[in-house]
Amino acid sequence: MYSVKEMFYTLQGEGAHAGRPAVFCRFTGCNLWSGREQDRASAICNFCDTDFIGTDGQNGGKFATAESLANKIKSFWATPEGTPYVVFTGGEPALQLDKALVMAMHAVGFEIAIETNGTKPLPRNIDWICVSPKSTTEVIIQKGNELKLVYPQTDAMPEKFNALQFDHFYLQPMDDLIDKPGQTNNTQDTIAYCLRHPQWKLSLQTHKIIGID
Ligand SMILES: C[S@@+](CC[C@H](N)C(=O)[O-])C[C@H]1O[C@@H](n2cnc3c(N)ncnc32)[C@H](O)[C@@H]1O
Ligand SMILES: Nc1nc2[nH]cc(C(=O)O)c2c(=O)[nH]1
Ligand code: SF4
Ligand SMILES: [Mg+2]
Repeated sequence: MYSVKEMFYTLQGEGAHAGRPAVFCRFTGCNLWSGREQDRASAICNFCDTDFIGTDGQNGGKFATAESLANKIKSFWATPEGTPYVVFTGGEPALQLDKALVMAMHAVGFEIAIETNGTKPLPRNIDWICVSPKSTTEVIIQKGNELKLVYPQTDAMPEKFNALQFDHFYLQPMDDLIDKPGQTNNTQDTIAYCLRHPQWKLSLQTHKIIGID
C-alpha cells in the first residue's frame, strides 16, 4: 500500500533539472519529523517547508498496487511529447518507493527521479538521485546525481559532503519559514560560500519565485 499526500504536474523548481516539466508524487510521512508543528523544534529536521501528513492534498490517496499508482501518475502527463518524468518526494520517499513501483514507472515509459534525505536505502534503477543531507544524520546514500544541501545547517556544513560521489553539488538557501529577513542573509551567505568554494553551485527554489506548485 502506497500513501500519497498529493500529486501534480509542474516544473521541477530546484537543482540541475530546474525548469523541467515533471509529475510530482509526494508520499506521506518522514523519518526525521512527524510533520506536526508542535514537534518541529525537537525534530531531527526542523526547517521543513512541506506539509506531508495524510492523503488529503490534490490527487492524494492510497494505492494498493504499484501498477495502480503508476497509471495514476501517467494520467497527469498530459502530452504524447517528450520523455515523461516523475519526481518522487515527500515526506521521505525512500520509506515507500520500492522495486515494484520503479519497475511499474519504467513500464509506463517514465524516467524516475527521487528527492531523498539519504538516510534510507533505495531500490535500484532510479534514473536521477538527489540527496539532501539533514543535520547530524548519517548519509548512507553516498553516490548519486546531485547532492543538494540546504544552507546553512550548523550540523551539516558543506565540508562534510564535498568528497562524496555526486555529479553536481548544490547549496540551496534555507527558506526561513519564520524570519523572512533571515532568508535574505541565507541567500547572500550561500552565494558567498559558492564563490569561495566553486565546487558548489547555487540552487534556488524557483517554483516559489514564480508562484507555481
Ligand atoms: C520537502 S523535502 C522532501 C524530500 C526529502 N525528505 C528530503 O528532505 O530531501 C524536498 C526538498 O526540499 C528541501 N527543503 C525542505 N525545506 C526547505 C527549506 N526550508 N528551505 C530550502 N529547502 C528546503 C529539502 O532539503 C529537499 O531537498
Ligand atoms: N516545483 C517544485 N519543485 C520541487 N523540487 C523539489 C520539490 C519538493 O518538494 O521535493 C519541489 C516542489 O514542491 N515543487
Ligand atoms: S527530511 Fe525532507 S520531508 Fe523530512 S522533514 Fe526534512 S525536509 Fe521535510
Ligand atoms: Mg517543495
